[in-house]
Amino acid sequence: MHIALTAHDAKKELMVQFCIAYCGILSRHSLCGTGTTGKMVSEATGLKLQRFLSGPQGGDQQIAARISCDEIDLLLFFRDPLNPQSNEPSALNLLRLCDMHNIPVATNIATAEVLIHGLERGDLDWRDFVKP
Ligand SMILES: O=C(CO)COP(=O)(O)O
Repeated sequence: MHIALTAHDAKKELMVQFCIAYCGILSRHSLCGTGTTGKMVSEATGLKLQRFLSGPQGGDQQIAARISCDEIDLLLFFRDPLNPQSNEPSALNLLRLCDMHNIPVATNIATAEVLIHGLERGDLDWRDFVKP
């Protein structure tokens, strides 16, 4: 499965901790992420990850483009609800595209936990059958 990672500044450390905790599962999948989030995760975990541009410089759009082409199976997007950043058009567009393409998306760690366990159990295997 192809998993995209991105996080607002206040949630980046949480994303790192999540990826450390689930490094074993994540290592069996293809990972990509926005610039800063990706750098922090790869440095902390050693996970191989395709790093896009920093979110504000276009990294969000790079993930959005891959979602649009059904090249992402799961999005982990840890949002900071207290920061206006979370309502930026590029952030909302990511969520809109996930709904459009039926991509499972976690905007907080509680949902991410559920999805990562579901991924491990094979709950997302249907994605392989619906891809064009
Ligand atoms: O823009 C982001 C989330 O919307 C995150 O981008 P960075 O990981 O490059 O900080």
